[in-house]
Formats: sequence, structure tokens, C-alpha cells
Amino acid sequence: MSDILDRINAVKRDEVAAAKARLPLAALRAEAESRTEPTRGFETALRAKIAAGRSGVIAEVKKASPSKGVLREDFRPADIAASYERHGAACLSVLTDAPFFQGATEYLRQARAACALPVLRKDFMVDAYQVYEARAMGADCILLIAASLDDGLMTELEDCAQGLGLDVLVEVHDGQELDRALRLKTPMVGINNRNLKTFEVTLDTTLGLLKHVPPDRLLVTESGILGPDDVATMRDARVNAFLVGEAFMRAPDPGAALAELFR
Ligand SMILES: O=C(O)c1ccccc1NCC(=O)[C@H](O)[C@H](O)COP(=O)(O)O
Repeated sequence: MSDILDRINAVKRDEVAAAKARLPLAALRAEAESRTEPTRGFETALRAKIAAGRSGVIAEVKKASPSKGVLREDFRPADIAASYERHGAACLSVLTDAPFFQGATEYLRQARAACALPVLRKDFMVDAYQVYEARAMGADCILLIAASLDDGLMTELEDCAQGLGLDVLVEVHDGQELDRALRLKTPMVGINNRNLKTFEVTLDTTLGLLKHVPPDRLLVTESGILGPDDVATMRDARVNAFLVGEAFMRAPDPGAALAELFR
């Protein structure tokens, strides 16, 4: 039986094929390249928080997930983004995947328009077409999941993103993926504590891999940061950048929850 990532990637390839039929690559590329305004610096924003002695928090805007179902009924991306900014987030991560996360391109546009924070397009990238889409919709950064991509495609997508002025966060879950990620140019490496085959979450994933991340890289711990003990564990291990979704999405005010967790 295929795992969730295989299923997601198959759906993504179908989505890309349908999108190309509606809007050919050349037209989308022209649209993306016609955006003259600079992107907001995602890596720069994270590093600035950390340099100021704070945690660099990538605050996620996510209505639902495959492992947890619907996380938030009252889902207003613009309000959530504004609250995150008021309470000290460095960056946003906005789910644009619809079939599995109930996300939308429009949510990214709404969230970005409501604040000055850089925004990650959180989706499952399998084709350069989606990178052009990311730039066209206003994203500042894309996610590359090493488990989903061979080396050639990962490099192609990174080159495409960087050529458009987008930052890249590469995500890994084990040592082999980390070795492959470290051959990319991007300094931002996310270690996902969630096993995407079993949905098991353990912070030991970050704790076990972090010694293999060179000091010039910006390590982001992803998933399963739910309470103050989790933050303290990571800070004790000198991990200062966090991607957090569920803990904020379940709170009445996601930004206030961020301020409480990272005070
Ligand atoms: O969250 C899931 O169920 C999931 C399933 C399959 C692929 C990816 C998945 N999550 C993506 C993420 O990486 C998280 O949204 C992100 O790291 C935040 O995690 P959390 O704070 O645990 O919501």
C-alpha cells in the first residue's frame, strides 16, 4: 500500500496537469516573471528574530491536516496572520493544498495582504510549474520535501525558486535525506518530527539529527511543538527556529498562543 506522501504526490501531479491545460507553463511563467516587487526575505526574517535573542517562529495557517482532521472551524486567514504578526511571528506558513489540508491559494493571498511577514507556500512541490504558481500568487518561500523528490528534481525546483527570488526551506526526516538536502544551496533545513508514513511524532527526530547539521545552516524544527516543555527541549539543544501549526490553530487566538508558548 502506498503511503500518504505517494498519494499526495500523485494528486499533485494530476493537479499540475490540469492546471497546465488551463494555463500553459509559458503564460504562467510570464506572469510570475512579470512580478517586479521584491519578495519578503524569509530566511532574513528568521535570522533577525534569532539575532535579537528571540525564537524564529514560522506560524502556520492550516485549517485541517490528514493526521488530525479539522483543526479550526472559525478559519479566517487574514485575522490569523495579523494576530501572528502582532504577537511576534517571524514568518507565516500557509497551506495551499486543498484535497488533504483544506487549504487554498486565496488563503495565502489573504494572509499575506494582512501583514508584512514573509510567507511560505506550504504545499507538495513535484513540478516547476508550482514554483511559478508560488511566485505568481505572492509567496516568498517554498517548501521542498526531500522524501518526495529525487536529487535532480530537487535541484531543478531550487534553481527555479531562487531564480524567481524565492527562498527555499528543504525538509528532511532522516539522515539520508539530510545528506541530500545539504547538497542544495539553501541554508534553511527543516527537520520534520512527524513521520509522514505513520504520522508518529517525536522530537527525538530533531535531537538525533541536529548534530549533523553544519553551523552555517539554519535549522528549523517542524511539527509536534505543543507546549512549553517542547520549546524548552529545543532551546536547550540550541534549536531556535520552529514551524508550529496545530498548537496555534486550536487556540482561540492563534497569535496570543504563540506569545504564550514563546515568551
Ligand atoms: O500534519 C499532517 O498530518 C501531515 C500529513 C502529511 C504530510 C504533512 C503533514 N503535515 C505538514 C507539516 O509539516 C505540519 O503542518 C507542520 O510541520 C506543523 O506541524 P504541527 O505543529 O504539528 O501542526
